[in-house]
Amino acid sequence: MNLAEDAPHHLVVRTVPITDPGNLLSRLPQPTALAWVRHGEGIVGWGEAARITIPGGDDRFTAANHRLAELLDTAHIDDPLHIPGSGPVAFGAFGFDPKAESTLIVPAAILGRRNGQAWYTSITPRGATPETLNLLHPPLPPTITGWSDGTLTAPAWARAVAQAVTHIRAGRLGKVVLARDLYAHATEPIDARTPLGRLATRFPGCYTFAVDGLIGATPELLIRRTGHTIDSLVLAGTTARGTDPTDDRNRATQLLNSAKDREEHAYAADMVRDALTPLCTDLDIPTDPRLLTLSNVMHLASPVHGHLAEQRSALDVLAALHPTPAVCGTPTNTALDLIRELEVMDRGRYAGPVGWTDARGDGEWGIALRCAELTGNRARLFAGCGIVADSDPTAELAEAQTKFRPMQYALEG
Ligand SMILES: C=C(O[C@H]1C=CC=C(C(=O)O)[C@@H]1O)C(=O)O
Repeated sequence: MNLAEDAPHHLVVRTVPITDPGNLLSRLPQPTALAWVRHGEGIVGWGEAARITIPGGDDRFTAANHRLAELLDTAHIDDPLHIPGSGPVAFGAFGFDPKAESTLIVPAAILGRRNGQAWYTSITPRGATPETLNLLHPPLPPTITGWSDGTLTAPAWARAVAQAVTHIRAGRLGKVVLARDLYAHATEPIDARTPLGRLATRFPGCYTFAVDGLIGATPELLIRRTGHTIDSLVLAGTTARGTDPTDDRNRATQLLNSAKDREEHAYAADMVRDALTPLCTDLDIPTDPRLLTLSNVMHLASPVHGHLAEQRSALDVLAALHPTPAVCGTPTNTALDLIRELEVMDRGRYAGPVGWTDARGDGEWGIALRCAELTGNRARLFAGCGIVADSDPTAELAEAQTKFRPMQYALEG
């Protein structure tokens, strides 16, 4: 990789506190957006001061960390705030498959808000003019003209689920997560900003993200690193919301007591505990999962909180975590092989880590779920389901349909 081509050395970074800018997403001046927003707080970015492409490989998170440090070590940084997300930030999205290429983007401009404090950061090669904070091109909502199957039709995908169950019952593995894709077709190139705004409004508790055409609203936090403190939210086990309050309560009780969903969840929670314990002085993860309620689904959830034993960046911690059994399976390599065999598609960045990191190594990374890859007039949506011995292909197909809905809504309104 020739870093010098895309990443000019000697960046000049200037953060200034500003008065409240209002809705962060609505301040994005260009259709190509960078975003990480939850409950109105977070960061949005635009333009590109530097782009780092990381080739596939088992060391990709360490390589990304190293490349970014190399770039930011030579930057001139004026950051009076010193809070997570102030100063220079790289947004990133890693391919799900360890062999896939990944990207970090340092925007030319960042707008942020944390605990009510807002700021604006400009990042430019030395001598260049910083980006200004103006709304240049207001967004146009996408006009979706139709939908088409992705790699597998619904019946073919249900057959793949049945095959996965056979492998699991034969004792080859404990769990595998199978996903499918779906295409939306629009009349014009899709501007990310309208779908992002809709996602943030309907799913305020999720992380609404955008990195280089990958957009979505994920409920799953892989890692938040703030100094020595780390947090994660493990999700696995799902039911659709009920049609009325009684149905909703019954579904919630059923999910919390479902042996099949608890097994699906336990694979993910155990792996996260095993991966983080050696890195931490203390790690708190409840023995029983809780309920996370979103506007379309409920999930079994385990919040994780701990403190790192040594100085490690958010990217270093990612290296220990990805891929968790929330998106891959157990054992990891057997599940990866089965995913490649049964899905017959390239997941791209779906189910990979997506988020941001700053020059101090703080950052927030989610798993790219409930998302779509925008390419010109087309959006490719993804949805996946954890499969265990007791999974029923028809029920999994319905669950995948429910998981497509947030992005379908984001595109169609
Ligand atoms: C793989 C996805 O969801 C994961 C996260 C939460 C619940 C899941 C489940 O119940 O299957 C999945 O593990 C997806 O939304 O595409």
